[in-house]
Amino acid sequence: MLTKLCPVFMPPTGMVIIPTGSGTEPRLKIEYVEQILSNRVNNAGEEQYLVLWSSKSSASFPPLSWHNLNELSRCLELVQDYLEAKLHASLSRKRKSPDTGNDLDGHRPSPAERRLKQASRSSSVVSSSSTSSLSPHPPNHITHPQPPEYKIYNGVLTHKGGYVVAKYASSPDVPRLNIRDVPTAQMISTANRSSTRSAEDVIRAEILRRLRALPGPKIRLTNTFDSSSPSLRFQWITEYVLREGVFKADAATQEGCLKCSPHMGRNIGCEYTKRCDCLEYAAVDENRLSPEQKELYAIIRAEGGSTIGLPKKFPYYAEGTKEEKTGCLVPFYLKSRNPIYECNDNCKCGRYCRNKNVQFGRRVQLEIFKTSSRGWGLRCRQDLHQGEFIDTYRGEVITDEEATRREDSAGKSKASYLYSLDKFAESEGLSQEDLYVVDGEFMGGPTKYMNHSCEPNCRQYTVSYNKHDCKIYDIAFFAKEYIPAFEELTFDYLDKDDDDEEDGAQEPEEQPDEDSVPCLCGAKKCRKWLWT
Ligand SMILES: C[S@@+](CC[C@H](N)C(=O)[O-])C[C@H]1O[C@@H](n2cnc3c(N)ncnc32)[C@H](O)[C@@H]1O
Repeated sequence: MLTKLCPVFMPPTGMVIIPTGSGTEPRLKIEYVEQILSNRVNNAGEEQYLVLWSSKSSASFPPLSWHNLNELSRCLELVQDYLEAKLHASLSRKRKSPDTGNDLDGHRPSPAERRLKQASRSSSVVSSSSTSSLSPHPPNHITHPQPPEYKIYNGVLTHKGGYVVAKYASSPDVPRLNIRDVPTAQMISTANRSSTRSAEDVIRAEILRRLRALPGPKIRLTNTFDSSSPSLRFQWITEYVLREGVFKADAATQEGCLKCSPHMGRNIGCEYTKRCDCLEYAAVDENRLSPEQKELYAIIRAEGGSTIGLPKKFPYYAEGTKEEKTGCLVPFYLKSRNPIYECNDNCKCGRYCRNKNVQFGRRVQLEIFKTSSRGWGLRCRQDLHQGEFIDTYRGEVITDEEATRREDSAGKSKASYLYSLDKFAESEGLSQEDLYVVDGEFMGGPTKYMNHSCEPNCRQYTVSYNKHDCKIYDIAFFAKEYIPAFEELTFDYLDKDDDDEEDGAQEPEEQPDEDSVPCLCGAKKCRKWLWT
């Protein structure tokens, strides 16, 4: 069987040796690579990966070649896909249900994983039967002939414009290998014995490089469970990326507070909340209302109308309060979930206005870490005070129609990264189709990794810089309570209020539908299923 899989052992004369020592080593262009199919450590001790080249010339015998990590430095995403598939294949082999053949965690294997699993099963059959046909314990002195260490099958390698290129070739001295048989049993058994450590290190170093490029305190990455890293396909961004059909009012048209100034007493900007235009829609400070204002406010609440002229509550504690409170959300906002209207660049209140916070970005040290059962999670390396701002949720802003399309095409797991910007839907009479959705799956920031808890320690708040734009605003996470360093940061994906449960709302114990995901938050009041 082994010889059928690797039919012709001929010297690899069809191979073009890529010159080395000429400065930079030529690289492979990701556009020309279909997939990585196997790994080995070559005779020189170098970690190598088997590349399946995209080929129009031959469907059954496309070029396949082995490359080191330097050559693959532009294809690391594909190396990561291969390592992930290999990890899943070995995990699901260990965890396979005997009755159904399905993985116990419900994970549907990708074509690459299926190929790896199938091949690894046939590899174990081949090796056990061939061993038993020889002798149960082969004597130590029997040495098996080592197959030649080919560099390429079904083609030749050359380089063009600094890139390695493979071309289909069918000459008799080119080793042939049908793609149907790849990875061969021998490749699988070699791959299972060969280290992938260098690739894992290179991928991790690349993720760390990208994290270092983000503004704000350094973001760490910790994985004590396995050798995986977050996806290299994820693009780290600090601002929303607006997609087709999404419109945001130009920042220059944002209305600023023009009656305020930076130096109105304590140098904290908009101190006179009655006259600050940005605070027009902010929460009214009922404790400061005169009897007449109380009457007026009761009418406004019943019939609608502007609250301009009434004293407002600032969302954040000002500088000069206790150090651990400065900049934190005040209890009223923390509890009420009122939208926060921060001052903007068109305001006259200056940089140090106490009504500016989220817009300056993250200031806490975050760590992305691998959890035991819920993929990656997020925690803070420092204690967080109650009401302290953590970070915003970032991603592509797409239309509701596009979100539905993405959701339908990706299945159940996809919904988890979609965040609807629906805070003002009811008050502004926006229909579902009018709403925008933030998709943090492919682009975003570290908050992408925040997991759900039915008893969360963080909460999401609406932060607006343009009171007239109800469709695009920031989603900002704040600590709901004091959070000691290294405790996982979680929020409620359904954004339920604490009182909801106290009202006695019955949560389903039964699986709501077949796509429901069990909640593993471990909280006492766990609702058992995500998104219920
Ligand atoms: C926004 S992501 C959170 C980051 C995710 N853990 C990761 O590794 O990318 C949401 C996904 O995380 C997992 N998850 C989050 N919270 C969970 C929980 N309480 N129980 C089970 N899975 C959870 C689910 O797979 C969910 O679809």
